Amino acid sequence: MHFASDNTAGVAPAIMAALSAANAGHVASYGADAQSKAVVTRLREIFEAPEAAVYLVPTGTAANALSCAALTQPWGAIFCHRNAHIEEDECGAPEFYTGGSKLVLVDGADAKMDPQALRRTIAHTGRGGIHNVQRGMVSITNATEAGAIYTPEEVAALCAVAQEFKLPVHMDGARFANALVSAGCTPAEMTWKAGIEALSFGGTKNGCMGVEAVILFDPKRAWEFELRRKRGGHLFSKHRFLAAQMAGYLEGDLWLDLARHANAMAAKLSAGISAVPGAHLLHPTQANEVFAAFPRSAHRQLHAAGAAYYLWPFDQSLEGEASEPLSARMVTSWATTEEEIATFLSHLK
Ligand SMILES: Cc1ncc(COP(=O)(O)O)c(C=O)c1O
Ligand SMILES: C[C@@H](O)[C@H](N)C(=O)O
Repeated sequence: MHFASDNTAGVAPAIMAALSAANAGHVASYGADAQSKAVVTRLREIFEAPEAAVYLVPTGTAANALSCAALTQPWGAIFCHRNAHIEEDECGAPEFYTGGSKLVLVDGADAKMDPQALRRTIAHTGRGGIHNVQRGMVSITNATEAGAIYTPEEVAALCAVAQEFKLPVHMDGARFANALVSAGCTPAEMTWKAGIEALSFGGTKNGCMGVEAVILFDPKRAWEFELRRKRGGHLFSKHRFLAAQMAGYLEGDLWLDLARHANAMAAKLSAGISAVPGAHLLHPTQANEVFAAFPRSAHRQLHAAGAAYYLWPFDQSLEGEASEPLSARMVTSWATTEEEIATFLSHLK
């Protein structure tokens, strides 16, 4: 019963096979090889963005932090949700790689920024002139850190607010595939057609070993991004092995199939939990993460049975009154099985 994170899943077999197939002979390094160039072409096709600049990096944190550095100045504010990964889980990487940008937090249900709250927060920022951080950029996460998604219309509404202040918008798409198949739109509709300027396109959580693509839909910042990637230590010399993963991931729309499976397993788990007396969902299950509360006694039973998942927030204790509800996050992946779901639910009573 492995629900701690999609980061704990292995590599999808077809992607491991693509890695192995790439391990032949000598090829150009640092992204100059044919497969690296082919991946750029393929991603431009998928996003209907023939002029986009595309760069592979090894982690989502690198993709996010380098994207922020490309979109804002050190004195710029990065407007994001208060539970955004760039705020809560990247150890200050965005602040570090931007040279000191300040993350300015915005509220909204289900870790989705509310457009009115965003407008108020941006308007409030920088009014003091030289004495304040300036308005820099906006970053949104899709699927969100609460397992919800933004529809293309919701993305467009936030981008329209950002555009009122002439701010670029980044999307943390560590779980982009999960959001996309849930929304049922095209990659272009979810991104540049809605106003997104830079996308962290996730592969790692959805079956790759470790690869993310930064897609700059306006290539004007391309060369600066390349310099920042190299200077940040994120330009792989044996780049073919990042490209091989991404090529295998995109081959035959495998990336969409993997996300559909993860989402379907989360929907199954979510429906099962909802049917248990004393259990309830904390956020809508719209991608591959389930947030729910249920009695401490059930958590004890699940932990005793070996279930792997996080109490959420982490610092809740299994010690205490048995009937008290504790909240938890369960994450499904391409590797989740129906048997795992059934076993988990059998212990939730
Ligand atoms: C929403 C989100 N963005 C970014 C990341 C960062 O990815 P990484 O841990 O590969 O740096 C994660 C990690 O799981 C994440 O959940
Ligand atoms: C750090 C932790 O939040 C990780 N990003 C996950 O979603 O599992």
